[in-house]
Amino acid sequence: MDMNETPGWLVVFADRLDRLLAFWHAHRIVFVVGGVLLGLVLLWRLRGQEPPSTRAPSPATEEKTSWLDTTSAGNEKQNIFERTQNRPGLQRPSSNTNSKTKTTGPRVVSGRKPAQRTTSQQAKKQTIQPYVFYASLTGNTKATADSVLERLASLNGHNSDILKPELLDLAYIDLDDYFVSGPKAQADDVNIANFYLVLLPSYDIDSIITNFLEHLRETHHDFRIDTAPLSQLRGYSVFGLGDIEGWPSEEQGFCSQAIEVDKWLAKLTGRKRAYPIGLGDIKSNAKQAAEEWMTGITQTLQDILEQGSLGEGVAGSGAPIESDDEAEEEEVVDDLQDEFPDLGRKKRQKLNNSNTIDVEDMGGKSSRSKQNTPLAIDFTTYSSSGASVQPRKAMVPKESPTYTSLTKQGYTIVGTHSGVKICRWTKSALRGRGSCYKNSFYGIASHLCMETTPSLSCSNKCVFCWRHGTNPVSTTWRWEVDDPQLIFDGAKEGHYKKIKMMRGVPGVRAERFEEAMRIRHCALSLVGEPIFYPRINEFLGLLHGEQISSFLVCNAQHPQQLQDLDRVTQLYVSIDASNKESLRKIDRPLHRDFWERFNSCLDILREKRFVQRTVFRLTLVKGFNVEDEAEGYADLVAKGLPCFVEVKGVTYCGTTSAAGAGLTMQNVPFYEEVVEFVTALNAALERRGLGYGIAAEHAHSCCILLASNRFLIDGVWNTVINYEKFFNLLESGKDFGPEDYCAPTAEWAWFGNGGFDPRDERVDRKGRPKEEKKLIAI
Ligand SMILES: Cc1cc2nc3c(=O)[nH]c(=O)nc-3n(C[C@H](O)[C@H](O)[C@H](O)COP(=O)(O)O)c2cc1C
Ligand code: SF4
Repeated sequence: MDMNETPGWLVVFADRLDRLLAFWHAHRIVFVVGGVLLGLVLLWRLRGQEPPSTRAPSPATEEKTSWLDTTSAGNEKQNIFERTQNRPGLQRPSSNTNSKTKTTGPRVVSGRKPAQRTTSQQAKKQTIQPYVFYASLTGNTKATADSVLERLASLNGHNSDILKPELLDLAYIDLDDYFVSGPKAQADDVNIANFYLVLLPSYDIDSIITNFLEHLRETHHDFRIDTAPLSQLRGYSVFGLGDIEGWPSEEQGFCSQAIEVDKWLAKLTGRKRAYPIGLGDIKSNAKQAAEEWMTGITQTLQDILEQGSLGEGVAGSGAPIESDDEAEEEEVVDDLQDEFPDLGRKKRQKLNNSNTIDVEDMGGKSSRSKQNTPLAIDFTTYSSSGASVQPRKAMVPKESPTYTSLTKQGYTIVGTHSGVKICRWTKSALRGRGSCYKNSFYGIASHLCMETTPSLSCSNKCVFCWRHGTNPVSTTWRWEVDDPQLIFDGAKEGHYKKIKMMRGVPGVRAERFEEAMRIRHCALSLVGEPIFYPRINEFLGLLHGEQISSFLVCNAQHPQQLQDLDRVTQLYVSIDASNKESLRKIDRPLHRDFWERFNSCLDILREKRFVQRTVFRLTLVKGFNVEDEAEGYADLVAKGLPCFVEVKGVTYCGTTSAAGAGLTMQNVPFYEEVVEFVTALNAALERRGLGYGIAAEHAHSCCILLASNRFLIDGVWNTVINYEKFFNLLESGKDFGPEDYCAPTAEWAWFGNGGFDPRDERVDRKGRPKEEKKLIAI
């Protein structure tokens, strides 16, 4: 074929093909390699195995993570994981990372998220704040707690990551502040981890420790509170002191209460036992055991700081087997405890009873405890525990430190729960040196007055109380109930015995001594809470039967008992603060609903005001309940409308327990300050249109009386009581009211006249006659 005859398009096509072939030959290796790579990528895609470096987060996985966070089980697992991951160097337990758990999906994914958080948290280093809590009735545990504090303080000196330790007496703190949610002060500071050390003796009688245990138990069972509200603690440990001679084994009660506290804390902290419980026998190894325990604690604190963990294998370090076993065991005990609240004790009692030794010889065991079981009376909470059957026991057994402490202070213990004591005013009146304010306000000569209480137990722990922190405190009556006649006879006997002992004291006036041998008045206010006694009305009947007037003071915490109380000559309610927070601080009530109870009592008092004489008793404690509170008190008066308002400056008792509560002489107001307060209160009452006025004073004891205008008759205050008339009216069986048995206040007692009875002689501290003068010129 002639080339000249070839069509043009064919020539162009051949030329293009030629060039393409040349290009392929020049680049074919690149194309082959690229093709293979592309194939591989496609293959990878088809099998869903994208290379990690290029993978974007999968929405499906994200969903799984958040689902896990919102389930309760997942939450718990995640919390545990977060806690452990936050501690550098801690290995996750292999059981959580094995292939079996991986296939369940959520657990594997759950681990990633917190791990990312950990890095930022680790950047902030935590310091440890140690708290040393203790209870002590006879001082041994206090001494041990002091030495523990010393060691912790020296740790603080060497290592700034351990903060200065705090020492706290369980009898004088508000348990809610530390054992419901942890110390408030540091609640928001994530850089401070709290560490609790609790040192406790054990007592098989009621004491402050019983109350502490009850608090832990109630907190755990309170449906409003998380079951492990203290889980933010870094750790805790307990040390118990006991007496192995009297309580030879743990089953027989050796250190039983420390052991119980240890278990409750395990629950409340979510098993943060940092170091095993230490136990010491007071008669042999207490010191050495405490030192060994403290060495362990020191090591634990160092572990926490260095590794962020408690160390593997340490009891309580969270090993799942140990925790689960304990939880199960505790749940069983719990369930039984709900039915039989004192199960552990019963068990011990059985053991003791099976011994041939007389339980009384063992010390601390009352033979009365073998008696039948009465129903416990729950004055307070509405929990089932109060209504359950408990072993009958003495509130203040003869062997108890409370008994020793009270008798040392001059009380005569009557029966198992009552006390009587002659007060300093009775002695003073016998010598003609002046009576207490009740003489000036109501006509009670102190040498005719018996001060007693049928219940040494109370449901408050007031800062100014002079019971030295040893009295049983409780919200429930769980003791045997003595017969009212036994208490009445015992109280009179104790009182007369003490009066007779005054016979030889220089200056006692013969006629007053004679008069004192017939009791005319009874102040039911000594210590404790008289209406706690379940048979109080029968007791009042006995007093009135012998024409002994009754002045009853209650703490406004038992509305039902107040409601049910029969007529008394004068009914008092202690008003220790004008608002909820202040009342909580000063009275430290055991009841959680203390404010509601308090208000309810004021309502009841208002209802009773036309039947009997009602009184608000205010005890002023500077720095606690005085400053800016006059208006608040006026509101309370408007609510309760009492016949009288007694205002008294606190008396400082100078005990270590008072100091422990933060009370010093600085808290005692001067009389001028009391006058200033009363004037402000009076003005506040006037502003509210309430008819009250300042009626009388007893400057000698820093006490002033405000009275309702109901007792301002023909321009004269009638605050005194006509006792004869009172008993005549009572015996007549007719209805009568407070105005029916009142009498004029003596002029020397009017406000501005000092209130010192001219029939007495004022003396100075050394007993030398003092020149009479008006203390306050108004
Ligand atoms: C009335 C009474 C009851 C006691 N009950 C027990 C008890 O149940 N178990 C125990 O181990 N020790 C018991 N003890 C011993 C005390 O726990 C021990 O003396 C302890 O050191 C007291 O500490 P304290 O001085 O800090 O109060 C009891 C002691 C007394 C006086
Ligand atoms: S109410 Fe009375 S007895 Fe009870 S704690 Fe207060 S001051 Fe003490």
